[in-house]
Amino acid sequence: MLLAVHGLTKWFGSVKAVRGIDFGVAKGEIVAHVGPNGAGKTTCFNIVAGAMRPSAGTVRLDGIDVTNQPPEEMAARGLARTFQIMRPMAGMTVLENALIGPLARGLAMADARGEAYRALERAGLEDKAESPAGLLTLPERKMLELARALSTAPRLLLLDEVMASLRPAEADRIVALLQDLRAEGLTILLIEHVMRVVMSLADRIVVMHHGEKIAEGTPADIAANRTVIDNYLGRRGAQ
Ligand SMILES: Nc1ncnc2c1ncn2[C@@H]1O[C@H](COP(=O)(O)OP(=O)(O)OP(=O)(O)O)[C@@H](O)[C@H]1O
Repeated sequence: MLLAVHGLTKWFGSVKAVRGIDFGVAKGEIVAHVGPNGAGKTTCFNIVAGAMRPSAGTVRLDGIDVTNQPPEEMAARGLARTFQIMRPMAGMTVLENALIGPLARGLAMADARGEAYRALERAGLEDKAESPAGLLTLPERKMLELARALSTAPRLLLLDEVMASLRPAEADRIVALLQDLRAEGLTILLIEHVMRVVMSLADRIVVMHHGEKIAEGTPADIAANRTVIDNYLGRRGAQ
């Protein structure tokens, strides 16, 4: 497993948001975390990305214990993430936003520009390179989040609800990009509520509920899992 998480637990005061969860993501695999609001998905992400310390449990990347490593260290080890609330630097151009990652990796400006352009091209934003990021539409901002993550040349990409509030055609575009990235060997862990997308994209699905993993399996396993359908998928599964 490229990412292996064991016994992950997180208390917020008296609230046990994550309750001893195990999950992993193999190299080149797309794993989706699904579950109702408050299930603990974002908390798991934050811990894996180093943005939050677990109360208990371990995070291993490529066999190395990286529990409690700060976000900069996780980024240096090849992890990139997008945020549910997008954070482009609105006062900077699209290209400047995509340059932050390559420059932080220590690339010289010419190489960094090349990497940034390549990431923008993949996201279909090359024509917007000189536009202020603050003027982008919502779908374009999502693509910029993805481009910024890709510009760091990650080994593991964490995506937090990238499809939310996109139209189906816009979501399909991201699905196609993620499929290409997987074919190139990128490993992806995503939180996603749009079940149509999850079912078509994920190799494996982890279903969370009240901080626990209640099911795990292929899309076909999950679609046939009575407990999951009754407790969570029901209406969404029909979408
Ligand atoms: N910083 C925090 N302080 C206190 N409680 C928190 C904090 N972050 C999350 N929680 C609580 O932890 C639980 C899990 O939240 P989390 O955001 O991980 O769920 P989620 O599955 O990502 O939900 P969503 O789909 O809405 O993003 C919730 O009860 C939430 O209120």
